[in-house]
Amino acid sequence: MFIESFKVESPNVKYTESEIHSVYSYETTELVHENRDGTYQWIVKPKSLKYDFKTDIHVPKLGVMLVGWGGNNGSTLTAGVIANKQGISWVTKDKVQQANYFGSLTQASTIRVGSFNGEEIYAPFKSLLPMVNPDDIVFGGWDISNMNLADAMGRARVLDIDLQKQLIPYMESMVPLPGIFDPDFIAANQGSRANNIIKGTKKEQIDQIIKDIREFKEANKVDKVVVLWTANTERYSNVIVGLNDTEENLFASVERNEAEISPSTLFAIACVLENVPFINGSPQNTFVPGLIDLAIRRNSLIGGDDFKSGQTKMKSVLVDFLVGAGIKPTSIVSYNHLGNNDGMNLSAPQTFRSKEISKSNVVDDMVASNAILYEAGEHPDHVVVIKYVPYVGDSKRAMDEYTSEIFMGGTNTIVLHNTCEDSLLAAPIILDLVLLAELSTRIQFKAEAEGKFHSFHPVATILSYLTKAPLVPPGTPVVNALAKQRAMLENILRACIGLAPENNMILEYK
Ligand SMILES: NC(=O)c1ccc[n+]([C@@H]2O[C@H](COP(=O)([O-])OP(=O)(O)OC[C@H]3O[C@@H](n4cnc5c(N)ncnc54)[C@H](O)[C@@H]3O)[C@@H](O)[C@H]2O)c1
Ligand SMILES: O=P([O-])([O-])O[C@@H]1[C@@H](O)[C@H](O)[C@@H](O)[C@H](O)[C@@H]1O
Repeated sequence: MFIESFKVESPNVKYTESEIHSVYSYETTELVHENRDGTYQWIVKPKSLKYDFKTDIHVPKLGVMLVGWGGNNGSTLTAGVIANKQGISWVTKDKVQQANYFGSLTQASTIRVGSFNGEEIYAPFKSLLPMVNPDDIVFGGWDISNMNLADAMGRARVLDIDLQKQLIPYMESMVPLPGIFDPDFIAANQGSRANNIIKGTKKEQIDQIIKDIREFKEANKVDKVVVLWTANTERYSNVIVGLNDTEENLFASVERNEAEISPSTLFAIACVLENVPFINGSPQNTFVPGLIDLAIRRNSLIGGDDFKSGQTKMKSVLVDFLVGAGIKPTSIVSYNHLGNNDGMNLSAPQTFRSKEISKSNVVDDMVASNAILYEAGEHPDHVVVIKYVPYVGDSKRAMDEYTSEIFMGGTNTIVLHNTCEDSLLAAPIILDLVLLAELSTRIQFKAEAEGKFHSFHPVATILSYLTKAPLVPPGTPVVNALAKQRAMLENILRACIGLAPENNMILEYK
């Protein structure tokens, strides 16, 4: 059964006019490796830690500024939110289609809240905590192409024509602000669209981005802004001692107008200085060590990298299933071709390499979790191929082959064909990223031993379900298995309202 909303009644949860306060018992374990009776043993000690969570329930008027606003993802997301807000429907060759938010975890998935009279009860994921209603978001952003969003939607060739026609009046006045164009970081084939550029030194460009954010916030009377990079994939920046390895060196490099500081890192610097959450939806290493230092010191949210939308999302499920079942993937070959501008940009070796890295590392945690299957340092053969085929446009064709060793020397081979409508998969993920980033900045918590409440670590691991290469605080584990990532996110939000993690035991029926 489905319920639209619920309220938790517990001695550990208090709702006030301004916040939800929950006292949460975090059940974990402590491991020790000790000499017991002459032999070393691993001892596992269950442990309960008390945490206090406080969530500000004032939902702000949110501005979302997209870098690459005029791209396929940016124009498709903007169009989709307008269509939902206006209740637009449109005629396709099959039916009259209503706008929806399918593919969004926050808007179209549910959570189990319990059972009632023997029936499982589910509620909307977004009912866990007060979140921004996507219909209320004010969009803006930057693009190196000055095309207005209505024309950009047409250029993207993602949405049905009858829908596009209805959206033109809402989008034709939306014009991206000039972006930071540096041909050294993206494919040469992107130069032809670069007619909307911020001139000046890197320092002047940062100052302009900060000015743009302030003016956008003022002009639209938004309470908060989140900035998200959905611009082209850049090549990796070289991380060099003395250039970008520390906050001080990064700023000194900007002052010297060092060529190796990328546009995406410049945007990230501007956002951190303005204490505006910055999320990287592409695979490049925007967050060089000096930028991470800066974000941590200023406690300004950064998150990424690279939306997990289709082929890789499937991989983070399939490999988790195989390894979790004691089956040993030994060869993973992921091929895809696509014909959108992203694909054209990725046809350059240096930008492809950024994507190859993020698409290849996604199985590392699952492989490392099973030493029965894999020797130390052993991992499956893993190949990623991306080809640019203009004709298919945004409708990316992904083909995968997973070969695994099974019982008694047997071999299992799984072959997948997955037509990922890239932007229709990515747009709802962008929505979730900005909504969850905003929500996470309204959550404060403290452990029993801590004196005062604090925010999550500014490196927003909480967003990892939505990214291929989750950015994590230095020295902390990277988890890519999709089910674990979703459970982590849901269970943290459940803790904020005093609900235990969903343990799926349903002992009531055992
Ligand atoms: N399923 C997906 O679509 C998916 C999944 C994961 C990651 N991504 C990443 O998301 C990004 C956007 O994908 P897309 O399909 O919308 O690509 P796109 O090429 O259609 O859009 C990118 C936009 O960014 C603009 N741009 C490029 N450099 C810029 C800069 N420095 N400043 C401002 N604007 C700039 C371009 O003019 C273009 O309009 C790509 O990096 C892609 O790799 C996409
Ligand atoms: O998310 P996913 O489907 O694994 O990966 C996709 C790549 O296969 C595709 O080539 C690229 O254009 C998209 O940006 C996206 O990164």
